[in-house]
Amino acid sequence: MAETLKVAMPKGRIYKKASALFREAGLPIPLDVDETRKLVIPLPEAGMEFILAKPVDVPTYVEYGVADIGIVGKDVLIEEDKDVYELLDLGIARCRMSVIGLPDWTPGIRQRVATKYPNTASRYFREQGQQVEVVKLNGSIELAPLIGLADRIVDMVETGQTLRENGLVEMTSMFEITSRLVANRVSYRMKNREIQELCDRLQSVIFANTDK
Ligand SMILES: Nc1ncnc2c1ncn2[C@@H]1O[C@H](COP(=O)(O)OP(=O)(O)OP(=O)(O)O)[C@@H](O)[C@H]1O
Ligand SMILES: O=P(O)(O)OC[C@H]1O[C@H](OP(=O)(O)OP(=O)(O)O)[C@H](O)[C@@H]1O
Repeated sequence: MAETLKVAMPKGRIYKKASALFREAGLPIPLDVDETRKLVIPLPEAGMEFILAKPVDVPTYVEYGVADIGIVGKDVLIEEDKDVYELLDLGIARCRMSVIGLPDWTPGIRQRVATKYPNTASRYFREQGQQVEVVKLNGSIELAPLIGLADRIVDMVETGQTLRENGLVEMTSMFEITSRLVANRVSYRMKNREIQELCDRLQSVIFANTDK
């Protein structure tokens, strides 16, 4: 008998895109979970159980094995550096991580960078040979250069609307970001048949979508 797959699903913008992909792959799962306050959702018809998590926590649940697999942005994987097995690039929730600043930015003696991704930003500037102080913020990062907390920020850019509306410019695009399917290393061995079947189904939808 097939084993139930415990899936850590990020609430928010990734969920909507991931659920559409799962449904295209023939899995009967809810398209939206914004209405529910329930955090664990049994989905016996899909052979799954969804654990609805904050996006940044998904790799933690998977690393500890309380979820067998999870869906998470590459930005979070780079930042968190958890021991999980990256199985598939789902090609959804596409955006980029960039260095952003005011149009008249020039390098000063003391440079401060605000970001939700302090590890990624510190590593990036170290590799570039730039000495910067990194300040961690948890949202509305674009505020920082506008009100003088930081000279530049490292943040996600998708449509560029947030930058335009706040008079900021994208100085460097650091990485392309998409969501990934990740697995716990033990689960990948113990539930290999179920995980592989899911990967195969998703892979065919991803291929079909790239051809379009
Ligand atoms: N425009 C975008 N801005 C930020 N993240 C994006 C964007 N487009 C796609 N993503 C992806 O979506 C993920 C963020 O999802 P979301 O915005 O729902 O959560 P969050 O803001 O990190 O969390 P929360 O709102 O629960 O604090 C990122 O990790 C990234 O991979
Ligand atoms: O290029 P755009 O399409 O404008 O998207 C980018 C914006 O979206 C994200 O913010 P989010 O909506 O997650 O809010 P937050 O600032 O609270 O994290 C990100 O941090 C940018 O601010």
